[in-house]
Amino acid sequence: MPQLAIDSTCLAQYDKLDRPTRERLAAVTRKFRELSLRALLAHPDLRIQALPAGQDPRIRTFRISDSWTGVMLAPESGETFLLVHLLPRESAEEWASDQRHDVNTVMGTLERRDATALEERSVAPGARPEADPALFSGVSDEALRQLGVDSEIIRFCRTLSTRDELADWGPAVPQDQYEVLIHLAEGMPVDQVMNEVVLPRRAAAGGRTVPPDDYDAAIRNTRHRVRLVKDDEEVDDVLGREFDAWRVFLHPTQRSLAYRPAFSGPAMVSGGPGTGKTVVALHRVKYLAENLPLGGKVLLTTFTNALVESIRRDLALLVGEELRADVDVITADKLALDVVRAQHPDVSMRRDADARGLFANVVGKQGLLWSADFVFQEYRHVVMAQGITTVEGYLDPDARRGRSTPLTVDQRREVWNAIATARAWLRRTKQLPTVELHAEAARILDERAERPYSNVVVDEGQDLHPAQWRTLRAAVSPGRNDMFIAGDNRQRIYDNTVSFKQLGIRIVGRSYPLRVNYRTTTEILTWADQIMRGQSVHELGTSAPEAPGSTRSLLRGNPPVLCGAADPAGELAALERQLRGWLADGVAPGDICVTTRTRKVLTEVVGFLRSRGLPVARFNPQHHTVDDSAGTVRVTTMHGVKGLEFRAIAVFGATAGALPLMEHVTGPELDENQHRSDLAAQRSLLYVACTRARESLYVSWHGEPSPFLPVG
Ligand SMILES: Nc1ncnc2c1ncn2[C@@H]1O[C@H](COP(=O)(O)OP(=O)(O)OP(=O)(O)O)[C@@H](O)[C@H]1O
Repeated sequence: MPQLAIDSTCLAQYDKLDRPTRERLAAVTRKFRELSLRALLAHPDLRIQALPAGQDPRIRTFRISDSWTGVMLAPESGETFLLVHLLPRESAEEWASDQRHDVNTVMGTLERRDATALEERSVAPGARPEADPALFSGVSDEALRQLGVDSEIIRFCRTLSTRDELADWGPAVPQDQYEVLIHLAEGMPVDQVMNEVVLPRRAAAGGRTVPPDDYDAAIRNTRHRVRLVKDDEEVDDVLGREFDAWRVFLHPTQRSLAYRPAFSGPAMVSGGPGTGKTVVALHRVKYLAENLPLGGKVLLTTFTNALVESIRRDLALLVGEELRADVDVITADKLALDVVRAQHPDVSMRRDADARGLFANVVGKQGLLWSADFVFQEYRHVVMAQGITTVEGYLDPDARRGRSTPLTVDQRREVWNAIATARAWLRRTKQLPTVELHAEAARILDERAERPYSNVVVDEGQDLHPAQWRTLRAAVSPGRNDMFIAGDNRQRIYDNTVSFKQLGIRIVGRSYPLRVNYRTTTEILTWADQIMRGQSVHELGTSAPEAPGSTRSLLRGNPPVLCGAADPAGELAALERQLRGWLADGVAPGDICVTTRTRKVLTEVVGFLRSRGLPVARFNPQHHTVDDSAGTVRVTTMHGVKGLEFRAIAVFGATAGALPLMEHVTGPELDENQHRSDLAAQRSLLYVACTRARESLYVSWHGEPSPFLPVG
């Protein structure tokens, strides 16, 4: 039976077809599924043509309409046709003639290269630069071959001297080999590239090498770029969802994690911004929901209400209504509130910061030497972080590990008394700060024989407080597939640090990095990475340094635009120019987001832009859905863009006095370690804001730029 497959390259093109052309394409693709190769080639309507002699005999072009041509790969062996590209008629044949499709025998995948461009490069005089050492001088031909790099690409590699040069050639190089090369160029050791790039692909090929003429097998193995379709509905579903490609085309590592039948305990997916951690979490939920035991339930949780909205909407694209009925998508705070309210209906939740005033009262009344801030921090970062319930627990020499201000035993008793007084008062009011609510929720859940969930999937895990983790841990029985955690400590923007080990979340041996950024262009990502340069980042939930290897994007675009103004008015005027520029370039207002460090500046920016007649809306992710201001430019705080993405991002007010914002940084006199940690969180905030951009990033300041900015 003939089989049709669609290459992901077609998605962006399909968007450009009008409805009659789409219908015509649907009729053609139907014939691909129904007719044998021989019958297809002879079909009078399709005008299937081979390329001129000497070019890839498997490639054919066919007519879709007067102005559109399809390009397909029709291997002589087997019965799988691959729809490779959709192109305007005048450019189709030339494009098709330049390309060659080959089976990567090591990885078992089908790859495409721009054979003409590569050929010209390797025969061009002076192709090998004078200025060796070449980019891959440290990697032998044999090692490259083992990683699936073929002879032609090895020759090509030997002509490269810089990473930028490699990136420029990216579109011409066979896709899987390109991923091998970018990691090698970053300095990743050969065996790590083997483990992270080659083996996941080979695993998808059933662990076998694939003969060079087995195109059928290669097409089936290349699920990260190629999708087999069986009916019109599937064709439309794949082609018509350019921006939802993540539903269909998973990176081999993403797929192997999301659809692994079993992890023997909690598993963690880490990886830089835009590497598809949320995507993996969503697919994992799909897998778990499809395999639930009778009466089972999955919890999918993330940090804020806005992110809940966003992943709920995405989950609906991936998982049908029936299955979604078994998935709760809520914040950890909502879970805790529900659990506690089931026993104490009159309890309400207040922000942790709102409890500060109460601590000030208690400290004043008890005439303590320490500031209310100090005692509040002991409460949040020691007592609640470690789940300490008795004075003995607080007096334990290990309790304050990581705090840099020493306290004698007597001093600890005094601090404990203040904390205990404040806690008793909080409990009487029934208005519990989130950490307190979680402590109660975890206690209630731990007493139950039956836990509410079969599996817990956590996104944006880096910002949860240990008390929140305790609730999540208690919501599922320890064991197979219990917890699946996605997070990135580089993006930690709140003041929480966590030890999974202490929380009974044992991920050792089950932590997996993602490396390919699908969101941001190489130019933006490379620039933004400099914000974090030299910062030691620990793996989420551990004190171990992050594993070597960095995140790379396969996308190209323009570098960020940096703008330093003399004064606030100049900065606002420059922002207006930038926004007008984007709108004039056809970027939809809803695809643009302006972020500010504080709410005050946000209000000023909204007021100014409105007064200039620009369509802007204040976007409060805590209260609004992500979609509700599609016709306006959104303006929000840097905290508000966490986990989201936009075509164009303007980071406004990256001024020395605002980043870091010292009023949100613990003074070194209170606690040196906390001071450093708070500063690191502010640096991450800038990093998070900048890495939300898909195509364009604009960063501005007035006066002195933030010391975190890589400028100058
Ligand atoms: N396999 C894929 N194919 C196509 N697009 C993908 C794929 N994986 C992720 N994406 C896209 O890349 C973007 C980033 O993905 P996602 O939000 O899951 O990354 P993340 O690692 O959770 O990001 P962050 O940590 O920065 O919030 C999204 O637009 C997503 O749709």
